[in-house]
Amino acid sequence: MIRLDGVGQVFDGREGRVTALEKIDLHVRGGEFVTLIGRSGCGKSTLLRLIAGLLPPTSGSVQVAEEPVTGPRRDVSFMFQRPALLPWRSVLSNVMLPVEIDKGSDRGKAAYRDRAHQLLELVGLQGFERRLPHELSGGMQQRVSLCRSLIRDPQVMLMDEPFSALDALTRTELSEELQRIKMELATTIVFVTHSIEEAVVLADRVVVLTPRPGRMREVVDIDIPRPRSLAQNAYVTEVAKISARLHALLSEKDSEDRR
Ligand SMILES: Nc1ncnc2c1ncn2[C@@H]1O[C@H](COP(=O)(O)OP(=O)(O)OP(=O)(O)O)[C@@H](O)[C@H]1O
Repeated sequence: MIRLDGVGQVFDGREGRVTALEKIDLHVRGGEFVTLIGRSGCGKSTLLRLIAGLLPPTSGSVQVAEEPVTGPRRDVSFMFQRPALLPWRSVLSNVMLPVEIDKGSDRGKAAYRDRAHQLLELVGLQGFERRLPHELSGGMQQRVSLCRSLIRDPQVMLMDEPFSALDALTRTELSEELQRIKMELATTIVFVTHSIEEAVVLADRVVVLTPRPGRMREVVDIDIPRPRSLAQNAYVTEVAKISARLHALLSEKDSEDRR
């Protein structure tokens, strides 16, 4: 579904040249859930922007659904750390926003409206359709943002630390919901997080990136049965074991740097 071959990204900033990414070869299968972890500045957001078509790579090629990425695609959605809802629009019309912006949407508006209601129900927000964003908690707003990114049935969802501003309990609930949505809709997901445990619980594969320049250090398969939870669960030992390994991988680079 997603292919990055020999991808590199160099920025010419005011402080000089920054090699944000180097030699990235990553193939994500359809329906797969891949999480990206790594220290701040290792190029995680840059990688998502390249897949989203928001940035052309300096070298190498990026493909989605076997087509070169030349700009944003309507079957690829992006979800950010903050919900970024329009404050004057109701919950329902925030979810409908991508459909209204994209005049080329293939279904009628009524069908999308039904879909919006379904999605809001899926994330436990039925009855809140007419509320305004400021009347909702941060977790509820992020659920609305999740529905908005699903409204056009994207083949690919790119998620940049979407749960990091939430309290632990809401984060746990939303990560369970996201797994359910992924299993139900078979969406391909690339998810950036700073939480090693969240990366393990959500992913089919975890990609460990190291900074300066951003490179793929290792790709770790997660074979733990689903559904998994950040809360106490049957697979807590397995999650802890893999988390410890990832922690060691991320720290190893630091000790190399100090040498
Ligand atoms: N537009 C830009 N111009 C210049 N440098 C940039 C630009 N965007 C990113 N960078 C640099 O590229 C590197 C990777 O940035 P990026 O935001 O992708 O990292 P990240 O892993 O997502 O970081 P964080 O975890 O802090 O969000 C950093 O050194 C950053 O300063």
